[in-house]
Amino acid sequence: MSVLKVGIVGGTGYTGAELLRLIAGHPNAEVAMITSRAEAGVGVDELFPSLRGYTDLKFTVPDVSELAACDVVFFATPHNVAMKMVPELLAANTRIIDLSADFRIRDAKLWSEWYHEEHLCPELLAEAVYGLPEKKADQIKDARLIACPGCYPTSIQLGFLPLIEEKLIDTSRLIASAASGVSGAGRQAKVDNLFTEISDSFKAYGVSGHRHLPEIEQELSEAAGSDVALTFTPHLLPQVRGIHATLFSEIRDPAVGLDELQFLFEKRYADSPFVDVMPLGSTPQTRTVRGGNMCRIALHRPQNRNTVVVLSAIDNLVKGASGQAIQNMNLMFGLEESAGLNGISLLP
Ligand SMILES: NC(=O)C1=CN([C@@H]2O[C@H](COP(=O)(O)OP(=O)(O)OC[C@H]3O[C@@H](n4cnc5c(N)ncnc54)[C@H](OP(=O)(O)O)[C@@H]3O)[C@@H](O)[C@H]2O)C=CC1
Ligand SMILES: CC(=O)N[C@@H](CCC(=O)OP(=O)(O)O)C(=O)O
Repeated sequence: MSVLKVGIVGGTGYTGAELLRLIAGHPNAEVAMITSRAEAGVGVDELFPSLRGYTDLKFTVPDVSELAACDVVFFATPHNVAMKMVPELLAANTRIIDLSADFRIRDAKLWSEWYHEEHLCPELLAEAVYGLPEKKADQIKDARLIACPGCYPTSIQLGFLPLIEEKLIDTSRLIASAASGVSGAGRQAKVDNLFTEISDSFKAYGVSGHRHLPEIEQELSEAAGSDVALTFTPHLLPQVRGIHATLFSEIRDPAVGLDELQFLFEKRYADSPFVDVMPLGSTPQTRTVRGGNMCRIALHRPQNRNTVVVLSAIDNLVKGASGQAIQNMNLMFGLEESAGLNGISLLP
């Protein structure tokens, strides 16, 4: 098989850099073009010395006609960027994997409510496939345009999906309390993300409404076949990488035991290379997924009462962003789903 030519728009951010790191070890893909307006002309390995010896590319200013020569273009840009270039790239038969939120919400009005702009190509929202491979592998294979799920949404959906699909829980009162490392906020300078502001501290944010809520509810409602209601509270962890989600739901039939739930999760994810259902009693840690594409999940039912607690941990930059984007690329181009993604998470 020939090697896929990959373009990356937004190559100097954390997810763009993570795409570079992962594609450098991919057997069937190479980065042919990488953009940055601020660093145009600078060598990639000058900005990221970790990549010395792996690339001789220089950053360029994004140019749609040049990007169209690629087999696939990843957008690792803030929202409202991809939608300006995607229609022209699709017209040139280039496939798109967008890591931003531009195509994740199928309702253009709802998208505008949360992202505070008019959508520029609402006609593509129905075509875009929400790229959670554990839910939509078949659609991903045929997709031209992938909306890669956000980092919180990935950890939360993978934890709730088996319970919802089997209609085992009350979906009118789901609760997700989740925490993210600071790289989730991107690489641009913000006072709130200074070392002195975030270290040795822990706080909630976006409590009254976070923009990830609508995509999570959209996808879980689709799985349930009816509207689900989620209370989602994100927190900021004083570390670089990692998302830890604690998910609460009420079981409909108290006679369904924890062993049965464990069996259900193991069966549901038996063919998913990047979901690890840990043994009962486990507590996944963000450090055990750091740098890898794995989502580790563990089930609990405290005091054997009716609340099921699911713990879910991912690396926000890998399974929560760039690793998941590559998993999508693999499926779209008929490659091994795990190609380039078999690296073990860092120890410790
Ligand atoms: N960080 C994370 O954990 C996750 C992030 N995401 C999403 O992925 C996307 C990228 O995130 P992240 O890597 O953190 O972002 P960063 O802020 O770290 O990087 C953004 C990149 O986009 C480029 N860029 C910014 N504005 C434009 C523009 N108008 N046109 C072209 N390029 C532009 C920047 O380069 P330059 O300005 O030089 O062109 C930079 O390379 C975002 O949509 C984010 O929400 C999704 C999941 C997890
Ligand atoms: C810690 C932090 O600030 N995280 C970001 C979410 C991460 C992200 O990039 O959002 P997408 O997945 O939608 O792209 C936030 O809460 O807005």
